[in-house]
Amino acid sequence: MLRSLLPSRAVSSRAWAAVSSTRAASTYDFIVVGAGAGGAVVASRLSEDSAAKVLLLEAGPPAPPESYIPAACAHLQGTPVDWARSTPGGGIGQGLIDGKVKLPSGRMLGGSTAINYMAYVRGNPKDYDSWASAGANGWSWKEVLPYFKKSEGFIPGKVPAIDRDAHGFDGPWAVSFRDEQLDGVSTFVAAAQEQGYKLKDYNSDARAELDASGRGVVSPHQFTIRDGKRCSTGTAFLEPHMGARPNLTVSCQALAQRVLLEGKRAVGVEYVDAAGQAHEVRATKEVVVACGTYATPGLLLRSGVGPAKELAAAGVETKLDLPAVGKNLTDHMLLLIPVSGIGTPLKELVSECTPEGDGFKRYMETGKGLAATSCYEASAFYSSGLHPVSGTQDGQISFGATAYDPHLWQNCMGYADFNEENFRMDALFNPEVPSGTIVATLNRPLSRGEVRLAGSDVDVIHNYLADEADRRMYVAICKEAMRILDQPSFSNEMEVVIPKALSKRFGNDLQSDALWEAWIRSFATTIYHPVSTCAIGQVVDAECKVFHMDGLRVADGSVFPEPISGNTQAACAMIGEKVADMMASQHGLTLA
Ligand SMILES: Cc1cc2nc3c(=O)[nH]c(=O)nc-3n(C[C@H](O)[C@H](O)[C@H](O)COP(=O)(O)OP(=O)(O)OC[C@H]3O[C@@H](n4cnc5c(N)ncnc54)[C@H](O)[C@@H]3O)c2cc1C
Repeated sequence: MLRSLLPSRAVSSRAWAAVSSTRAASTYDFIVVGAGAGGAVVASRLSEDSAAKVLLLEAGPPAPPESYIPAACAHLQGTPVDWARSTPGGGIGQGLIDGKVKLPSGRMLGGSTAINYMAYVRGNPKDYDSWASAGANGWSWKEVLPYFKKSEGFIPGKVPAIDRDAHGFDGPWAVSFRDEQLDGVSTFVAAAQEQGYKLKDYNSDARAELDASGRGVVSPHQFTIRDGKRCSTGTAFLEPHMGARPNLTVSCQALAQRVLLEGKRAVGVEYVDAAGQAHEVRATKEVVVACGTYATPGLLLRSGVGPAKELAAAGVETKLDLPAVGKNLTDHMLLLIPVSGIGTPLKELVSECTPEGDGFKRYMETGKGLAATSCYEASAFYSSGLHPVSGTQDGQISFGATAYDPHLWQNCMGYADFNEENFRMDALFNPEVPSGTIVATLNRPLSRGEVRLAGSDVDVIHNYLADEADRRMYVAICKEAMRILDQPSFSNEMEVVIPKALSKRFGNDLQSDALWEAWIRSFATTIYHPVSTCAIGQVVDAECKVFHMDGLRVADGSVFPEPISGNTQAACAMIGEKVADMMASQHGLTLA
């Protein structure tokens, strides 16, 4: 049954055969390390020129079948296709197991785009303009928009209208709206409009608009989903070509250990295969590192590129003293605020999303229903006015169309002492009562952390809320979310479910700074958007070439000069497109 729903698996059986049967040769023109949002795009685009011999090394396997089912996204966390790192909570995480924030990221073809919540959000045009004005030449909104559009295969749907000029329709990466709105989504959008937000396409120029109170646009999410199935960058950019392009070799379960350097030139990669056997492969033209924000600095550090003192302390010979490798780490945070009386009852979630349920059978036959979404459904964009750069849209207030199930709260979010004593389990998990979540996100934090070498992987230290301004912005964003819930469209029967332990200490006033600060410090966690550990201007130049090195580039979230005001997968794929284009110009390749 699973196979009939997931034709891409059947179609791509040739591709899976190619993965397992192809042994990497010893020399390529280009070696790309990491098959996620950035790396899958780079490898796919470079191999459009049949003269370019490309090797893509990916530590994980092909994506498992569950990855194609959108609602299974949370359940992939903590499985072998998740790197499953964690970080000390810093200023947050007091209510999490061991005070630690779990940091999932995808370890498979498609990388984190095969485990993520699939919202397709590009950020604010002004984010990219400020990248460019800070020295990232060529990265202004006007200059990056063509690369967003190049990837995108927008599938026009019923809701709502989009700005057609802002979208691409011929690219391989499916972007769509849900045809069937889930309970509560249109209520959230209507309430945000009553509060002053404008229903507009958040991936267009309109995203830059703000009213005098800092309210911008609101819209149901656009998703990287096609016909009810996740479309990761692996699905979009690799599957159609694996086994079909003789010049593209994709090696799965190939864990890169270090980039091989001769003097100041990258000449290849050493990796370990699934059997633990070490191999060296050579690149005659370039090595592109695209292992994601945590692992890319890890690979550079293991290769001897990074802060000399730290490398010496870790016993790694310094090949290039580059102090900023691994620094400047930043991330968005989320706070899940459960609401009852609106959204989807747990009983429906169980019926629609578990293999025994009738609703799930319908999904398997038609690709429709609750299982065809992550339930992370709509966003409104806000400026608290407290970010030092005036007009920065530091807040994203989203609607989750269900309160999910205990698995999400306990295993994915890592809530400690998850019991009736501390939480309103009756309201959260009453199977008959509609429930949802408001997701309050701090998008433009000022706190910075770092990634350090630790054995064969890295230690991640996020320093969440280290900067006092972050706390103030975040409290203001949560209070704004409550003002949206106060609008007439939300019925009086809707109730915000405050964790019992917090309401006992801080009361139930949803405009209380003390309550929100405590809630944030206890239960805020990552929304999985780490960036900037090899930032343009600090580790790489505007062509994403590692400073003072030849033949070595980075193409993933680690090169963001600054965070953006929105989810990150679209921008990471855009970086892949732009890097591939710059490489093609340099090496005289003809891309399709
Ligand atoms: C749970 C979750 C939910 C998210 N939800 C959303 C969302 O709804 N919308 C959105 O826009 N963004 C979302 N994101 C973020 C988005 O998916 C990431 O920003 C984006 O995928 C990052 O792209 P990347 O290329 O930097 O890294 P990745 O996509 O993580 O790819 C890195 C790849 O490198 C591989 N790799 C790492 N080390 C090695 C090595 N040594 N050797 C070989 N291969 C290696 C990894 O296995 C991985 O495949 C989410 C992320 C997560 C984890």
